[in-house]
Amino acid sequence: MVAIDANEVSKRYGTLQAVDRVDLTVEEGETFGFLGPNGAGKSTFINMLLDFVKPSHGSVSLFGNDCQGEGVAARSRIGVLPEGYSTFDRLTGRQHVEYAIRSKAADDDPIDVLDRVGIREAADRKASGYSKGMAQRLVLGMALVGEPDLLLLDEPTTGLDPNGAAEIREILREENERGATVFFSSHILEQVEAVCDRVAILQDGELVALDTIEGLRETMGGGTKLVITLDRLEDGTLETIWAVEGVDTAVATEESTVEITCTNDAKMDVIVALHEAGLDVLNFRTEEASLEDMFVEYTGAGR
Ligand SMILES: Nc1ncnc2c1ncn2[C@@H]1O[C@H](COP(=O)(O)OP(=O)(O)OP(=O)(O)O)[C@@H](O)[C@H]1O
Repeated sequence: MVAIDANEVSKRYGTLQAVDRVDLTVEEGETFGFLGPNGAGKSTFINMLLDFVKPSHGSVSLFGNDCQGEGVAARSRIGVLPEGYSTFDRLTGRQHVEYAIRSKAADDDPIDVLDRVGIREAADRKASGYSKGMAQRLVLGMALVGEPDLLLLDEPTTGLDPNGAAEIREILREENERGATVFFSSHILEQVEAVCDRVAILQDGELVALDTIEGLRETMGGGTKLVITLDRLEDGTLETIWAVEGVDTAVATEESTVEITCTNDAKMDVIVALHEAGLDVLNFRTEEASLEDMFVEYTGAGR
């Protein structure tokens, strides 16, 4: 069954096209990463799924229920971490989770939930005294209540230190193993690469890529990255590389080192072109492209 179905969905704010005809399906059981730079439209898309925002055009549904027309049914099976959530300052962590348990008619043990998200010690403290990371963990805990079929999480690791982010990724993995579909947005690429089956990349409201990480690598001409160290970098060196057919991006990473994403065939041509330009290639190696490289390629940030 399809968990999330977006059908040519758009959202316009005045003259700004925040989401532009996005067509997307997420199958039940997938872990799906929703990527894009700041302002790309990720939260707007998620807010349409939650019916916080109405589409200007097109439709979105969850498990076959239209998010606007059949919003209550659509949301009954999901756990949510929305953007800009707020906690109730006067309630403790435990009371927040108890509230989630009551409203979902679930039977979780609140302390087990808090333990899972790493804030058991703070169970009886008021949320007003929680740090941003603790509040984030609390809201994630509330989303986990009742074993939802779909977790819809807007930037779930914001405000967490690297260990905290790794713990959350582990929870997402466990939830997916339990059978939940996991859909989360992020602009932290490693987070997505580590756990997702498929990713979508959104830019200026438009879907610019939708594939498995492997698939994205293949689209990128074998998905390798060439790292070249030269004797020197001159004005015009990057332009020399860009001019080679099959080169997607070339970025100077440090003094005299350039990282290039290109087709396999282009690798030798790049080295030849640099040699012809009078530069000495001191060293070169190839690496598998990371999601970060692909993100740069798809969003055009490398040129
Ligand atoms: N209520 C609103 N009224 C007007 N413009 C809005 C509104 N909400 C969002 N926007 C604009 O829509 C665009 C998309 O914003 P959105 O928050 O969806 O992006 P995002 O990808 O979630 O970004 P970030 O990673 O920074 O959270 C932005 O240009 C934003 O300024």
